[in-house]
Amino acid sequence: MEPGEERRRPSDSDLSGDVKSHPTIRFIFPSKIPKVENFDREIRYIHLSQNEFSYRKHKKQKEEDIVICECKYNPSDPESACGDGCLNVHTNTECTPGYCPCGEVCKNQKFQKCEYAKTKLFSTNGRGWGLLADEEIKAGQFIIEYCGEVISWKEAKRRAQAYETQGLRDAYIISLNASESIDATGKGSLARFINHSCHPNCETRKWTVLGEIRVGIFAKQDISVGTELAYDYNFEWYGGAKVRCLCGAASCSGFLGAKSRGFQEDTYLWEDDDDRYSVEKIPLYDSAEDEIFLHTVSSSSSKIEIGSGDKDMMDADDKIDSTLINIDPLASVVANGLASTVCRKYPLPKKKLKQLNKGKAKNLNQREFNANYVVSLLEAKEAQQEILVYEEIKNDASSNLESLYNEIRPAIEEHERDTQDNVPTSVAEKWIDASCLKLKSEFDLYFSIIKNVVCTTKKSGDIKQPGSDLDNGVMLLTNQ
Ligand SMILES: C[S@@+](CC[C@H](N)C(=O)[O-])C[C@H]1O[C@@H](n2cnc3c(N)ncnc32)[C@H](O)[C@@H]1O
Repeated sequence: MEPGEERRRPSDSDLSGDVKSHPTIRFIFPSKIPKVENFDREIRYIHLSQNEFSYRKHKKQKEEDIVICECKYNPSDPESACGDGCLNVHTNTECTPGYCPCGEVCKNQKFQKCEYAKTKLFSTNGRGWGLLADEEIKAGQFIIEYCGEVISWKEAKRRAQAYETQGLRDAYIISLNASESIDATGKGSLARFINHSCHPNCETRKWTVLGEIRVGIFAKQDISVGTELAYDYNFEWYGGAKVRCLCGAASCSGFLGAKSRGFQEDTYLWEDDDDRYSVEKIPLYDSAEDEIFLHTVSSSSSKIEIGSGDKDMMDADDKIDSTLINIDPLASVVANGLASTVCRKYPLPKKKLKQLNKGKAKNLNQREFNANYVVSLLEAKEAQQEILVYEEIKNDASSNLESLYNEIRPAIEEHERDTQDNVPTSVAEKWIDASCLKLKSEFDLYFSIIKNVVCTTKKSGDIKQPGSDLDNGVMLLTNQ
């Protein structure tokens, strides 16, 4: 939405499926959606029933790569065709039409045939739109595919930046693998409306379908009609505002991305009484506000209690019923997808940032001391040199870890957001080594400073004997 432009309700032509030009993105409503009244937020996206490839072609599955199962089915019980015992099901691979011995009745082509559970959109309190079960869903059941545009990792970063600039609130980019992402911001399936929970009833799973990876949302447990669907985004937080998680779970981590490396590194110095820990201090985001930041979401899972109190159900006539959306069966789709990393920007109004930074909210850098400053206060040359050497070692270790992180970030993030994939052992070992070296170098530096502050004289006129003013030494480290 352009600055100053008012949000508008969908017009009749929007709802009839006409492609509309928009100043920023072209959106289209799926055909056969009934006229919807009382929308408090406009929904604008192009409905996809399979992934769209923007920068490369669909892979072509080679015949030698097709795995053919050995299933036999009982003609009087076609439901038994390619069930739990199917070799392909065991490896999260769909059977290839024309090759499966069960032929047309094969039950292992759910992505290809869009065999989705019935779901319904509803409006939540504070979390935008959400998706709920519109039928009883069994544990393990495939619910819906997370479809969108398959784009490169670089393009995902570029788009995330652009969305931030445009002031888009919600994050819909998820990572597909180490080098690709799925962006459901402008184009996607109803899965784009599924919210995050720290105690989810769903999870994402990757399946190989005709040679491409695709991402599905699966039930972790039995889900009854009317229950909100949610999975753990595994948001990757890279910086900026901390965004409150409103999932309502007892085990809620408080913020989107609170478990991610970036978030933890940024907050590890917070003390128990630091009021930044208080989620109440973090502003809520409503759809009318602009916000900052880049986060990423992943596919993962834990359990959930979904708060039912915050559901703002639309009247029956006003709901968008996913079953009314015209979903074409993917008879011979060669598409792919996968969702794991959502890049999100929360542009926080400057006013709010100021409020947030007032009072006790401190910049972490304020807690870091400057080794040069410590050195300038010390008399002994040896002490000065020792500290500077340790500082250099620490800086080297930090930048080494940083560049290693950039190098292997795709693999690490892939691992963090999808437990089905493993970071190669060699990469993990490199990472652990570099992390240990960094910790050791920090310890050595701090130890050296404390030792030299306590055991050597200071430059000031009022030189005290080593150890004679320990309090002053401690002040030196903290009060600059
Ligand atoms: C993939 S979209 C989910 C659909 C979104 N609610 C909508 O209206 O389109 C992800 C965005 O929904 C919001 N969201 C999802 N789960 C949330 C939660 N537990 N707490 C707060 N906001 C949440 C965040 O703005 C997030 O970036």
